[in-house]
Amino acid sequence: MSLTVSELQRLNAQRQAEINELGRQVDELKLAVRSRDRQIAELLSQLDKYQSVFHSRHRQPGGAAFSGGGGSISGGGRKRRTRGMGISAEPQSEAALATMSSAVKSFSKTKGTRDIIRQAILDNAFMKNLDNGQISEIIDYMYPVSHKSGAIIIKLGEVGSLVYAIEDGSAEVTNTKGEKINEIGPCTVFGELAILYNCKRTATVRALSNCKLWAIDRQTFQSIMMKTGLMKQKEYTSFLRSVPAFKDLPVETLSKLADALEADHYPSGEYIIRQGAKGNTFYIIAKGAVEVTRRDSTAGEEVFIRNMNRGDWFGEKALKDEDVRTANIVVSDPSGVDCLVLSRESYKQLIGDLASFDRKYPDETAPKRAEEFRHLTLKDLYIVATLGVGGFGRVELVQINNDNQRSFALKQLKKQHIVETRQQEHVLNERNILAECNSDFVVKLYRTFKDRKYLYMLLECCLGGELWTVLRDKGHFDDSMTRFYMACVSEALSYLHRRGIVYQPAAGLRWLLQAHRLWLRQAHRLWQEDLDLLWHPEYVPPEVILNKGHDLSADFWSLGILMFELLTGTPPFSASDPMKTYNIILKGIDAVEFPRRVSRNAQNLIKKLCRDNPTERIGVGRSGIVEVSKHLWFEGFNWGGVRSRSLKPPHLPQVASPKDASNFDDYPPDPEQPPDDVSGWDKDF
Ligand SMILES: Nc1ncnc2c1ncn2[C@@H]1O[C@H](COP(=O)(O)OP(=O)(O)OP(=O)(O)O)[C@@H](O)[C@H]1O
Ligand SMILES: Nc1nc2c(ncn2[C@@H]2O[C@@H]3COP(=O)(O)O[C@H]3[C@H]2O)c(=O)[nH]1
Ligand SMILES: Nc1nc2c(ncn2[C@@H]2O[C@@H]3COP(=O)(O)O[C@H]3[C@H]2O)c(=O)[nH]1
Repeated sequence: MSLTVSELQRLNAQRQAEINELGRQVDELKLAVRSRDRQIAELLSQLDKYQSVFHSRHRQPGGAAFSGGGGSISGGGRKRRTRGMGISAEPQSEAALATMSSAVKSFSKTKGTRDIIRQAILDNAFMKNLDNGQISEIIDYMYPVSHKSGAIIIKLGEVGSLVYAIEDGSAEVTNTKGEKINEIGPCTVFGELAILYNCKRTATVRALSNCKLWAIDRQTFQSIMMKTGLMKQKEYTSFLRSVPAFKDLPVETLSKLADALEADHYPSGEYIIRQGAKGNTFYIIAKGAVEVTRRDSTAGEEVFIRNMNRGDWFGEKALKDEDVRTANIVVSDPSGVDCLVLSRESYKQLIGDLASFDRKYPDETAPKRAEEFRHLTLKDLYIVATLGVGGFGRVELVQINNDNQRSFALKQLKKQHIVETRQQEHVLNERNILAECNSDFVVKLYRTFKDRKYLYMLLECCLGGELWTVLRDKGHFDDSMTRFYMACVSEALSYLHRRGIVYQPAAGLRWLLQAHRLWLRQAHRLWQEDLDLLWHPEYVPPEVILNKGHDLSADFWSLGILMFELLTGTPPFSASDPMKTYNIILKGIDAVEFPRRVSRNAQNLIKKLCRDNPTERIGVGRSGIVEVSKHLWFEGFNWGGVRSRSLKPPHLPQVASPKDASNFDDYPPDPEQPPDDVSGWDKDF
């Protein structure tokens, strides 16, 4: 058989593409191996540390390592409290506590130095569970120490008296056999084991270069460590009793609050909260003052709003109706500010429902939204073009008379058609959800109207067109482009899920592009019966096909389908008719052959999202969508850039003006007039 030149060229090009792809896969694997190697080294060192402490405990029957509270010394979030942490059993007397304040002078340090030490502590498995107040205090009391290259800083088997943090330089750690077990550099704590667990030094530490260190002595360190439990309870309860916002709360709530609060110190000029960032914490000012500032999205300039002092609280907005911080909080006190900080969960349990903490600010968007359009009537709107035709009617691009700068989408729904398809509740739901949502990733609803024939929704307009149009033109997206859209969708889902809303996953690719970002078109609150009417067959999770009911985990299935579709151009399960599609879906994702261009990591994530068993899907756990964002496929991805909208999107739709509907198809006018419906079911719309 002979091949023509052009066939040979084609074959050649194909081979070359395969070689390139394999090369890319090799690079990816090399990277993964390197990162594993690092992980292994870290884990080995950790293991050695645990073993050292454990052995020393057995060698020293009198030693009380791991005593005190019986809690674990490992793991946990960076802010977990220290009460349970096993520290050495030196006398926990008031007298011991008292000596520390006067005994050691605090050395001034630059913010940079403080940050390095703080990070070093947070990176240390044995110390990261200290609370912020304790960490700040340890930093306060550390003093400078330097060692020349080659010097022995710590000698194995000796009694230790200092805990160190490295600001500059590096050191090697060796064991009893003189073998090197670790090398440590800047931003590391060492020498903590002998002090924390009251044992002899478990290793030798020798400077490999000139080292600039910070040290704290055993007694001061231990005194700070002991400032936990009861002392804190008493101190915090009496503080809360002294401030108006809290003094009338039931004793039980105060005591629970005191238990859940953590102290933190912020230096002058620091932004405790940044507008637009995600927030999970609530703050009470214990000492010092802050300034509230806000950037108006149009002006872009940061404007002073108010001062807040001792007893004031802030940060509730991001935990309530908003998802992100609505203002900046900047430390204005020259000597910094001390705050007591509450996590989202504790806030919800203890304060969330109290009316006295439901403050309204003049800048709030939702009321402002309603306010601005309150007097608008349908007659004030004129139609520029048609954007699309949906199940219940047309969506028009409209402008408000005399305002050429903005445009909106006006969604019209034929009332009679809603009744015929028994979607009344669904439509009312959609309205309520959209009105409640205030996220950059969900289309905003500004106003609703109704007349005898139609319901109307005045929506934020997304002139970039639909995502699937872009996909259709490009065939498929590469990893980086897909990552961007997956991140936008994940952000939207995370916003909705926190409010108990399931995105109508059926909508599949019906995501709209606004200027240069992605918006979820609409969302539906979790309701059971009628959803199956609304699914796109390709996106239906198996539990819906099998009529087993579904919940938020359905969205993770759909997210996996979306990822596959973006990467390959077609959904993983698709056939000529829905029944056939359902049959393929029930065979599961493992039966799907992935095109080669889908990388190993991408495949892995898709398979984790599309597990048959909803409870096994990545993202359904307690940490929610964060679990997805931590998957290797997203490694190094700039999530902050997506959230703050500073990341340049991979596709920038052309939109010339607020009137430009060129990213949408043309729709002929619809001459048909639906009949009137004045039965009144829509009175709340
Ligand atoms: N806010 C908007 N901005 C720009 N275009 C929009 C907007 N909302 C809808 N469209 C366009 O109009 C089309 C129809 O929208 P509509 O919401 O009626 O669709 P649908 O998917 O059938 O929803 P439903 O099931 O509620 O009828 C969309 O596919 C989209 O192209
Ligand atoms: N045992 C042990 N100590 C290590 C390791 N890496 C760093 N170190 C530090 O070396 C220090 C020696 O003194 P400590 O036992 O007080 O605390 C020890 C740790 O802080 C390691 O892999 N094993
Ligand atoms: N949006 C807004 N927030 C304010 C104002 N005054 C104080 N704040 C607090 O600033 C905080 C910023 O973070 P959050 O949005 O979580 O919660 C906000 C409020 O607690 C104000 O006038 N407007």
